[in-house]
Amino acid sequence: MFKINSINASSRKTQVTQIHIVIDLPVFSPLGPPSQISGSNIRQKQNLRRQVSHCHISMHNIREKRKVQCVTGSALMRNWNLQGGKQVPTLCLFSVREFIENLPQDLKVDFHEDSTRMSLQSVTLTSLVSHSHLGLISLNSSSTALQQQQPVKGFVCCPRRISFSSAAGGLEWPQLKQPGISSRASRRPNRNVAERNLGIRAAGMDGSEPSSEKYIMINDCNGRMGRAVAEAAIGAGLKIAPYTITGGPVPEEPLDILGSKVKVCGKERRDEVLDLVRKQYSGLVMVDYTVPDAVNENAELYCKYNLPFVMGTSGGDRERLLTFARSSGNYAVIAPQMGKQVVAFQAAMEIMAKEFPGAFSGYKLEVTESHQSNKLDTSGTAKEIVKSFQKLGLDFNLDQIGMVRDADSQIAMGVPSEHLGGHAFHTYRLTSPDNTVEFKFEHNVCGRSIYAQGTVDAVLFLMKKIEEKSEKKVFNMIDVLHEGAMR
Ligand SMILES: NC(=O)C1=CN([C@@H]2O[C@H](COP(=O)(O)OP(=O)(O)OC[C@H]3O[C@@H](n4cnc5c(N)ncnc54)[C@H](O)[C@@H]3O)[C@@H](O)[C@H]2O)C=CC1
Ligand SMILES: O=C(O)C1=N[C@H](C(=O)O)C[C@H](O)C1
Repeated sequence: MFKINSINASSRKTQVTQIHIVIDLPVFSPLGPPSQISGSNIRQKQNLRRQVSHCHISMHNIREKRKVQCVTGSALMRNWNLQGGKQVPTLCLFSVREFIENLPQDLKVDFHEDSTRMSLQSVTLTSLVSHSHLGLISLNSSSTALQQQQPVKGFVCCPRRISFSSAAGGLEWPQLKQPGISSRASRRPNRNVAERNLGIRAAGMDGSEPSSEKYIMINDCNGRMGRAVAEAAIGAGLKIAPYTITGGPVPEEPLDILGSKVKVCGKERRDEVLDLVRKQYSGLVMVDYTVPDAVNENAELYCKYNLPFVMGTSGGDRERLLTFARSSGNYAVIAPQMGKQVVAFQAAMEIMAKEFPGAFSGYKLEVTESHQSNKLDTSGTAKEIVKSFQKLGLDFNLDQIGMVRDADSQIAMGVPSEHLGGHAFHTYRLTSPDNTVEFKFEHNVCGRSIYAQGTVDAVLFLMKKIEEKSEKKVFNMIDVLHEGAMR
């Protein structure tokens, strides 16, 4: 059962006389639940096209009529139970427990032995709805379970929300806001864990205040970079929005990315999807790894919905991309290269060009880049770095960049065979007019993790900018490095 046993308080204390636990009930989702739906009956499926958008637990200092803490998190439907021959969604209250576990460390909430996943998981929406108006909330179909709990006092409910309060008179709550510490930081002493577990906020759906969840939506999670970023983001404690827009085939089943379900939607539904995620996930950052042809329209779409974005996709009309993004008044990181060490090299070349313009006048430049055979465009990174060489005095056009895409040549130039499907080898060779001096710069990357990690840093960078309400601007990866993201 769900009983708050004790709350340990620390030094600066505020009396809390009641604790409210608020459970938001299903919100219709036009896109259907991201979790798996079993059963072939269409009507059944329609009935299941509901999801619990989020739960949140808020603690109120009733005496002073103010909220002192609010923890929000995902309560996406994880189970579907069969009841009386009908499938009913089960509200997985385990997430509520997760939220409680992520309360500030100096606030300890103990559970009774029987307040385990088992009993919490079996609170069904139907039982909540059917009993709530009678003044009962049933746990485990044992009807009055909560009523029997002390110190539950009573609750109010409305169709989308049930809240019940616990008479926790005499309990103490630490004053969270301390001078010099931001309220968010002080609420979350274990930042990584908190960031990992803070969940969905259906801002605007229930009229409650926006919260600080850290969600990203990745297009296309079914692409190679998209998936790599999703995995790196989950590893870094971010949450993945349960939708992705694709330009490719749309599988019926959602993707499973390290346990996170992501529903794949065709690009013809992108307005519908973005409008939904914009409303559901405040503070969400978009990540784009698609194709050069989609770069401009995607960026313009993110701006239309006022969604901050990281554009990792190379190609497209870069001039139009930057101009549009800058004029849109949106936050963005746009960079054809997210690998931070490569970006540091790129930055060094920019500094050299700025400090010593024309230093290589008369020299000859050869640029060769090798990528997996299905890369659609010339290396965006090479194009970016060539700009610095041009400033250093080298006479070179972008169409002179040599592209290597065939396996034999790649093996010959040293690409390991296991990385033919995912590598980025770049060589810049500068030779003096009389061939007596040679400079050679190389950056050879196998796999995609360096970009995925850098993308996560770019996302965290944007989230910080948003949190600080700093000027809405378009940044690049060098800005991200300057901010100290070289971890
Ligand atoms: N900035 C960086 O550090 C890096 C950039 N890239 C760039 O990222 C892009 C993607 O690379 P990969 O993941 O290897 O390619 P990929 O081919 O594996 O994935 C591209 C995905 O985009 C989807 N797509 C196509 N049109 C779309 C649209 N209009 N909306 C949504 N999705 C759409 C495709 O269906 C596909 O699943 C390329 O431009 C590549 O050069 C790749 C690695 C690092
Ligand atoms: O497509 C790739 O793989 C890569 N694309 C980016 C680019 O075009 O510069 C970055 C890196 O080269 C990998």
